[in-house]
Amino acid sequence: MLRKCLVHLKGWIVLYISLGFAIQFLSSLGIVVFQEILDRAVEGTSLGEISGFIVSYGVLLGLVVVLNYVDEYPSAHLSNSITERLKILALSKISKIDYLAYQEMGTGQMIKVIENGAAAGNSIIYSFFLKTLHELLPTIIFSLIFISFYDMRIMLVIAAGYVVIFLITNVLLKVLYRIKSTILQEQEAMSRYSIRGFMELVVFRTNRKYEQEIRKISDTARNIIHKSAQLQMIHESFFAIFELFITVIKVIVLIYGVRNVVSGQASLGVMVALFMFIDKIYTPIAIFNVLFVNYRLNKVTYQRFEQFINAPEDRNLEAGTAITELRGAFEFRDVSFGYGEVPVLRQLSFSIAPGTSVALVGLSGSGKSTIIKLMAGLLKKSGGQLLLDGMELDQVCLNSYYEHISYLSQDSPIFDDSIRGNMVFEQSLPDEELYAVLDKVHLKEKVLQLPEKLDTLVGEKGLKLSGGERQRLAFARAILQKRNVVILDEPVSALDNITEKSIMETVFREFQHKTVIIIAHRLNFIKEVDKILVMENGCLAGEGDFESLMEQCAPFRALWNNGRGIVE
Ligand SMILES: Nc1ncnc2c1ncn2[C@@H]1O[C@H](COP(=O)(O)OP(=O)(O)OP(=O)(O)O)[C@@H](O)[C@H]1O
Repeated sequence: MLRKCLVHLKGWIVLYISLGFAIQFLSSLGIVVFQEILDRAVEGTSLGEISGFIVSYGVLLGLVVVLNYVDEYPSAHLSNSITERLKILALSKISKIDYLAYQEMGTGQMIKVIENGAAAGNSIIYSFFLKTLHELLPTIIFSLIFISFYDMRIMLVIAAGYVVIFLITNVLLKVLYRIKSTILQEQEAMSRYSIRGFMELVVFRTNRKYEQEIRKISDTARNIIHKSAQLQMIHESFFAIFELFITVIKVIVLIYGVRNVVSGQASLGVMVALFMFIDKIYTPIAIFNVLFVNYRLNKVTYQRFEQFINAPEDRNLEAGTAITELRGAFEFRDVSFGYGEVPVLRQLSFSIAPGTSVALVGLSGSGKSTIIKLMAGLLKKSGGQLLLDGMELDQVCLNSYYEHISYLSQDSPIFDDSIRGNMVFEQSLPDEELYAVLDKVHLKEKVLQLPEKLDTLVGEKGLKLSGGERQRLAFARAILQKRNVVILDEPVSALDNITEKSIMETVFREFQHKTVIIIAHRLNFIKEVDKILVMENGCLAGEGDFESLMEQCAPFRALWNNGRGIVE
């Protein structure tokens, strides 16, 4: 995944790293020119004779400043692009993910994984790899090369210093890593509690759960603060040890340098240049150590994002036979389905003729929504045959199928957009046409009263509308879509009896000669449908019209009579 991201940004990456090398080369060259100026001045050379060096020094420093400024653009571009690119990849994954895998993850958890993962991916590529290649590596390379020109032995002492630093930091890294892992875990727990609290206002408020949740979050926050302070102290101890170490190296070089300057083996300029290079060469190591700890921790976070990105995809969303026309005939032949190991539908067989209306009834948990999700291609059967116009649904390209169906799901058919957006998505239709349909679902007056009318935003999951208004708005969309197959999962559960009657009359009128499949708990309109399928514990307990079922199907009779308050 990160590789994909890198390939996408390769031009910017090459530019960024090249600029890093150029900046470090020029700034190292600046030190050498400075050394030349100093040595010539000590030797008594006139200002006129060294003016060429002084100009070169000024130009070099100026170039470094300009390049550092230019460098900001690819730097900002890359740091922002990586996070955004990973988020786009995540959304594109959701568009194809297997529905069951999506359900198992849960939205709250998924948002956290994507947010943290995209940030971690950005840190891995930008803050670790790119920063190392752009800044740290060229600084070390050029400093070592230039030092070796002055004195090979000093370069060797510095290289030995690297080994000592590596050993010390490795010990510290282990401690840091342990503490940071616990902080990460605590942060994840805190984020889980907060998301839960943000999302479940009604449940938590009415169950008086917030007090307990806030207490739990406060305890976790206290732990995070304590551990973070500990971490900071260890970080700082690393820098203190590091500074001490550099001081020792500097003293060694000073003694060595003074001896050489006194004996005439080295110049003052060379000594100053060496000191400048020592500072330059060790700073990247200190930075690298910090970056490396973060890299290791980010890798753990990123692995979770990768698991999400590698989740199974819907196998026939894009593949399979494309449908150009849909009659709307369904046939279940011994279809079985289970969630994991738990069987839900057992060898189910029934058929739905094109252009007819069918109601799925049965007790809660009997498998009605599961059947509908199988028909919508969201779930995949584990056995038997599910035929659509005589074709196995598993072989059909679902994206082409979706162009011919309207599906109103039970959970929330309304999304965070305007009334208009919810009716037509991106399509542009005249307002009169939209109001005519809103009139059919008894929403016209309501919409006209809203401040922004059709452009009023309905909030996340349509929360600014009542449950019944949401259902009616969803109906308006289905009416406008004019599809041959209409699948409705509990479309009137939130409506009062009077509105329900009127809306169902509209449904039967608007969707006449279309295949209409409705799940219903309330059976008020049940006599209007062509066929009723009665579900009981994942099996078909009966099928037929109202009269025949009342005669022959005891479970249906029980549903009907209980609905009217009559116990059999
Ligand atoms: N994602 C899931 N994972 C595991 N089990 C599930 C899942 N979704 C549904 N089930 C189980 O499958 C069974 C059938 O559920 P389904 O939603 O199809 O019933 P239903 O008849 O539509 O119920 P209701 O009328 O209450 O909506 C139930 O026992 C339910 O607990």
